[in-house]
Amino acid sequence: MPSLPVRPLEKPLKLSFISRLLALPALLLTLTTQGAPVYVQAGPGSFNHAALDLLAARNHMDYQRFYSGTPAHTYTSAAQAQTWAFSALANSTIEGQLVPAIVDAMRSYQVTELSAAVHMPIEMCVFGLNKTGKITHAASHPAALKQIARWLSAHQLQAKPVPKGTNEAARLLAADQFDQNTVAVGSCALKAVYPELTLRETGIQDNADNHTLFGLMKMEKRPQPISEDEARSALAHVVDQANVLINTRTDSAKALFSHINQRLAQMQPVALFKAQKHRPIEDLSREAVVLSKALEQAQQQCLDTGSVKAFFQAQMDAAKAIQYRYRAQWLSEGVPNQEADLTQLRNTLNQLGAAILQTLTTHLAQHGNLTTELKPVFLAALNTDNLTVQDKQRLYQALQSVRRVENCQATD
Ligand SMILES: O=C(O)C(=O)C[C@]1(C(=O)O)C=C[C@@H](O)C=C1
Repeated sequence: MPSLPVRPLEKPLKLSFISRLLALPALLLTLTTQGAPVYVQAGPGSFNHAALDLLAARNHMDYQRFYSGTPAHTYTSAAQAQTWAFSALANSTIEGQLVPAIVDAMRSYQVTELSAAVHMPIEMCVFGLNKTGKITHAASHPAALKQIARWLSAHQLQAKPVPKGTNEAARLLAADQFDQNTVAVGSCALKAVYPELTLRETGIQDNADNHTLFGLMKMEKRPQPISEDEARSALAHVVDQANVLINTRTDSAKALFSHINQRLAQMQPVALFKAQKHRPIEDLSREAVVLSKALEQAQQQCLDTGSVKAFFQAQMDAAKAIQYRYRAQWLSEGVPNQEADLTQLRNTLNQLGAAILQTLTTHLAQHGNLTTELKPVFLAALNTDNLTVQDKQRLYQALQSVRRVENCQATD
């Protein structure tokens, strides 16, 4: 993001407070917002809705949501009720990234606390009244229509701007206010709001790198509105703070993913040892040892043992899949003539298993559950040979299901 001049704020955004918040474990932050009322920009089925779903999934709870339309209305309501506001802050496809309507709202409102941030890919979905009928018109918010210009022209479609929002476009379609040949385009979250509509296409946005940054914030009315330039600086500063939150969370997840990858990287020499000794790949008695070590540690660290067991089994299944692929490869290429020592390798696997659970425990305590937000990071971090995308998907599914046990005292 181009660096915007960040001027000192007239009331310095209680930034010392924000910095203190950033230093605290995120769980503490989320505990303060548990089940809390949140004024949410836009409406049900919007990108804000989908982004707040991600935040709720991190904390395994939901907020009391009040969808509030425009940013100005959202901030006014949240400031009056002295509770949380959730809105977009920046979008990667906008020049300068700052969302204009937010800049405008920040002229009259300032952020006094930033509790959490979500960085979400903007995926546009197409909804119709039927599955295969001819499409002639696409209805959506003007800003969304701008982001699907290529798709519109490739299909020679007429745009139907609905300034009230993507949700309104879908509502009108579902209420038979458009004809059969019109589709509504918006967040894929609309699916949950209008189940009667048919999902016709996904991911039609022009720009593959279309991300929006959202923030969960406390707001205060400014004594005097500030200029647009000042509001830009104020928002840029909040965006910086939000990015710190996102990066801290991503780095914590990367440490965990790196240990998982290192464990899988041991499977080439493990397979080699077994190929040289003509031993079978699957060793169920060793698997029982791996599981019992993991479960003992999970219990000590207040992790839910059922979900840890499923994840460790998924890791061992992926481990076996990697080894079988090497064995198949070596049938034609011959078994490499390198040394491998299974006892030593298993010691390394024990250490990595413990490190995986330790970093997972820390991540869950400080940053909440893993959700689909971090899946692309996971897929990129796992680069072990002979591991397929399907293996990775299954592993992530199991990993993101691991939960902490509430009201549990760690014993290690
Ligand atoms: O220790 C081994 O023999 C391995 O192949 C590793 C591993 C594991 O992932 O821990 C994988 C498959 C076996 O069935 C047992 C354990």
